[in-house]
Amino acid sequence: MILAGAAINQTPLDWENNLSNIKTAIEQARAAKADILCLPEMSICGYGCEDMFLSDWLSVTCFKKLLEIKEWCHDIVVCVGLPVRLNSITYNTACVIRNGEILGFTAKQFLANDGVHYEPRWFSSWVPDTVQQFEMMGQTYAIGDIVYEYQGVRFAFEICEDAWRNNDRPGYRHMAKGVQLIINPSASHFAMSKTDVRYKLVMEASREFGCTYLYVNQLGNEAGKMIYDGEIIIAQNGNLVHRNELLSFKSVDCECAEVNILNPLPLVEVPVLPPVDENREFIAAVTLAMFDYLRKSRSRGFVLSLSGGADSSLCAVIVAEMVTRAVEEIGLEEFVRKTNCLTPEELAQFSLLSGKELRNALVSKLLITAYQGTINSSDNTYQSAAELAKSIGAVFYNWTIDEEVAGYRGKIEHVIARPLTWESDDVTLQNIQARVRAPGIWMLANLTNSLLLATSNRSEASVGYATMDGDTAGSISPIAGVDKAFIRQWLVWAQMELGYEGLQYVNNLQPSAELRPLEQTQTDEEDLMPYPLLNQIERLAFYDRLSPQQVFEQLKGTCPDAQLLQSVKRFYALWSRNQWKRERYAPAFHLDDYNVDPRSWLRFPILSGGFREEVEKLG
Ligand SMILES: Nc1ncnc2c1ncn2[C@@H]1O[C@H](COP(=O)(O)OP(=O)(O)OC[C@H]2O[C@@H]([n+]3cccc(C(=O)O)c3)[C@H](O)[C@@H]2O)[C@@H](O)[C@H]1O
Ligand SMILES: Nc1ncnc2c1ncn2[C@@H]1O[C@H](COP(=O)(O)OP(=O)(O)OP(=O)(O)O)[C@@H](O)[C@H]1O
Ligand SMILES: NC(=O)CC[C@H](N)C(=O)O
Repeated sequence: MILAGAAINQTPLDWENNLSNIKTAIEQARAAKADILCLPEMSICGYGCEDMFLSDWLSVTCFKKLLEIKEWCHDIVVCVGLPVRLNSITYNTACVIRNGEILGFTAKQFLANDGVHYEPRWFSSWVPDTVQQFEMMGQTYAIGDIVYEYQGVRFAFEICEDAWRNNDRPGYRHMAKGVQLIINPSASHFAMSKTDVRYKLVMEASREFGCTYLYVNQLGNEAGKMIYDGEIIIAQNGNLVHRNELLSFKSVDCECAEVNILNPLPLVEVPVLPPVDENREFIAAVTLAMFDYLRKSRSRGFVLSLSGGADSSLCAVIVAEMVTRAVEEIGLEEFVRKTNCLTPEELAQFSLLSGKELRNALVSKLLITAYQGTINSSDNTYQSAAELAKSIGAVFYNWTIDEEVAGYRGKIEHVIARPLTWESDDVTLQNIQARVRAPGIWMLANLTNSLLLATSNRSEASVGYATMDGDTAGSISPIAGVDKAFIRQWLVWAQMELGYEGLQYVNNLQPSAELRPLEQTQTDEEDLMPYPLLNQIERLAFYDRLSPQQVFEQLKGTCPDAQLLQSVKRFYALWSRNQWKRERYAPAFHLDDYNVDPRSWLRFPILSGGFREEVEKLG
């Protein structure tokens, strides 16, 4: 039997895109003579429809689309995901179509409710081992925990989270019912190194249940924040039969493999995968996320206030790498078709270019940068920004903002009838510089219908080390899901491994906001605490969910006690005071195993006791 999985790049409620991808996948699978094709979870409407899942019309529309899809399914079994809403209760289902006939709907039994997932808000769990009939548009269908049969093979489903529930997972009950093939349509979000966990989950299941397992994940930046890696795994009795390249720029990645289910491979220990290189994974994921965000938001390109520091330099390199990777995989013509970034005449000219020349020419169409210096800016950061922009082909503008800062300062000094000084008005004088950088760069974004990139990282977001409506201004925050220490080591790696020579300047700089007079040599780490320590406290507090006392105990001995005490106190005070800022960050991608975005991974009250009692007890 030939099994096929198609990772497809869906968009919530984009019926035209979604059905076109489904049709392409079916055509490709049929061309490869596949017997069974699995598409990802909720692939008709998209997994990220959020509260739309609670409306009656959505599931009705999906059903109508399903009836269209059914007609494309001749000589093949196709498994496609959609919501089914019965008596105001929505189920997350996989529908099985065989030769144009709907055989039934398997409903998800375990709902994802951790981290970025909020499924119980929309769906109800299906009771294991039960099947019901329901009526839709004049026909009766079966829904529930169904075992299907095709070409003498008994198959059933685990739908994404179902497989993550250890001893409760449906696979055990399927095994008892003589199921030989388990199919798993998923929408399993990307996080660095997560593929390893998923691989084990699928491979161990095929071994434990003595079955063939077909796993198919969603692909791309579906709805803005979460990225899906499009993983497809076909396994049998612990043997890896097929696994694809992850994080593809294609709209449809259809993979097939031949398996003998009735006469399977011998049971083996699951082969160990080589360790994941997170630096490579990060750039593959973030570039795909940016590419999808660009085309799905129908924007023309990106605009970036480029300081020459680590954060904005990383954002610039991400755009350059996005171009390199996408063009390499899907080709120039498809890249241009999807981004609409060139006229036909330009495309003809660009077709004559290759390598870095082509990359830089495309970046010049997609990325506008600006250095906005003040008297507090250094030559080093200017050089870093200018050289990096030149090396990747980005448009680079340079202007100063001293005049605007002086204008605001003068007006306020006039009305309060006193001069502002660094001794008494430090933060006010810092923030006005960061804020005055926002209007000009927004103008460029508006002029060119481009997305303004906000450069915040997770470490800054944790402690609110940013000026609201200043350096937080932007439409997306590509790197707010990763911490500063990761960013700094990544930039060194990218200079060496990806050949971004333009990063040599930033890799020799200490992170600095450059908002105070130069003689005061401001550095982030002096204002806050060392970034590695900040990251450790943050992770213990909000990933491991320890109390301030436990965090303090865990970190004892890693630095002098007095420094640790001061840092823990400062962290909790700044964390609590700045929840409102985290509520206002531009949409950010989920990249790591956690993030501090209140609308995805981590909810925290805006107003709180600020851990005052807990922190006071520390000494
Ligand atoms: N719970 C709450 N809900 C809503 N608003 C709340 C609030 N608590 C305070 N606020 C308000 O917050 C405002 C202060 O916030 P905001 O004006 O953003 O400024 P603020 O957080 O006071 O200061 C910005 C900090 O970020 C640093 N920074 C700025 C810019 C760039 C960089 C860099 O690394 O490049 C670093 C800067 O050195 C300073 O330490 C106040 O007006 C206050 O009323
Ligand atoms: N001189 C500048 N010109 C243009 N943009 C600036 C300038 N200074 C600051 N910015 C903007 O404000 C953002 C916040 O500054 P911040 O110092 O946190 O980041 P960075 O300069 O990129 O990195 P680092 O913190 O490592 O120096 C920058 O990323 C950039 O977008
Ligand atoms: N869609 C889902 O059920 C996803 C949940 C699953 N735990 C994952 O992260 O992959």
